[in-house]
Amino acid sequence: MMERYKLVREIGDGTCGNVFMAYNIETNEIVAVKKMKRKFYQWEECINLREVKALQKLIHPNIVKLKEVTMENHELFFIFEHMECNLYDVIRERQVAFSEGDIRSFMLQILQGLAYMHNNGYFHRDLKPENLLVSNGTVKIADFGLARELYSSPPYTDYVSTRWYRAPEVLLQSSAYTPAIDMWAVGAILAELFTLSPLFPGESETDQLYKICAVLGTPDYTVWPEGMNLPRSCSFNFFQIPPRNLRELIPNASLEAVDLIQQLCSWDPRRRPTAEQALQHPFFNVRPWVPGPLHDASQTKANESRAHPRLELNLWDFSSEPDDSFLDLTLSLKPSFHETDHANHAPQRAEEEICQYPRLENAYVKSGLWPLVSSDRPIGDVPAMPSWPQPYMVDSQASLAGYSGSPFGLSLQPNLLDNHHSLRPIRQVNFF
Ligand SMILES: Nc1ncnc2c1ncn2[C@@H]1O[C@H](COP(=O)(O)OP(=O)(O)OP(=O)(O)O)[C@@H](O)[C@H]1O
Repeated sequence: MMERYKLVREIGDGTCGNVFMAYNIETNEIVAVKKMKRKFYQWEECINLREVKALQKLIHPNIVKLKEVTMENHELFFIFEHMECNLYDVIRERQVAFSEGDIRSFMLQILQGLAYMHNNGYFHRDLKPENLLVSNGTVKIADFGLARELYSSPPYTDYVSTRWYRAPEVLLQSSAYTPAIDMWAVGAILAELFTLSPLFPGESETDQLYKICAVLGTPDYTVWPEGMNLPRSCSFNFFQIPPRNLRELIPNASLEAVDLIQQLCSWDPRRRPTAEQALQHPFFNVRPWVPGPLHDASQTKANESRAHPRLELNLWDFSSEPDDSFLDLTLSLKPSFHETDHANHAPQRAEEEICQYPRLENAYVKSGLWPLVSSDRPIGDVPAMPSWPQPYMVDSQASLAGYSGSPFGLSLQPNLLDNHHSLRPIRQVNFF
């Protein structure tokens, strides 16, 4: 069976196996062959092998496909689809932070793969950036379901996951592991995607718990009642440390991202969202930021959009001199009318239009246009701004009743101007 594969070169040397890039000499297909380091002799191990073969039936776009499993001369080989690199290398080689859109895409894929496997009764136990393989922006989870069956050696001392991504219940020797240990690892990986360095880089098991306390604060009975009775909790000297503000630790993450990390990295495994629940988190509620054409005359589009309010981000050039530039961004929320049917549908007075912002119950907002002003800029320093043509007139009092912050997580200020030029944004992005 293995004579069908020609090994090209070694691409990975893990604790349990050596991984080779190889090709199938019959089909020329490039594959990854993992040869387990330990030898397999006993009958129970053959039962395990049957269970491992069952993994071949699990197929998902975000799980590295296990094509074949075979044993020859007491040596065990796994044939996987081949992937370009792993997320650890991608993070290490990265010079600048990933955009939140990139991170969202990685997370979405990881969680979809996890949800599929958890729903099929498997959990990983050793999720870490090295086990997340990447090819052309697609992320796939490697080694799913193998840890439990094969990575522990007789007398089957429990296999433990890589320290930095290890959940507190594993560190404190709980006997009942659940898929929530994978969710902890996902939280740590999500934070690392923002900062490009590990969230809990413990240097020993004790230091690992210390590093977690230093970020989340020391747990107590209110936070994690069961945890306080775990075998090692009694002997472990929980340092009394207050929690850090995750927003300060991960300054480039949105509020939604920080909230998701906080939920995933809950001390109590029962408080962590499942993979399916995490996929419903507001962090994923963003439509892709696809720049739309400025003048789309398609009637169908106009009809579709008419029923909904629109959120637009516009880049303006407010300079008065031709070879000068003075750029600013505005965000506008407004009832939707296509430019071509202003004459028929535009209301006489924009202030009469009311849009509902879906995440704020009973909160209504008038159509509005706001300059996006960075928080360090004085309020009175908003530049003179031309407003929209008449149908999109700015309501300078636009605000959300009873809501002091911005509904979009941005610093919004009412438009100060009424200097109407027939200026158009130089760039426009439609959100919905
Ligand atoms: N299908 C694959 N395609 C390309 N590269 C792979 C593939 N599978 C594994 N590798 C590479 O080999 C490395 C080691 O593989 P893997 O993590 O499966 O070994 P391991 O023995 O489980 O190691 P450890 O237990 O230390 O994680 C991976 O980090 C990855 O770089």
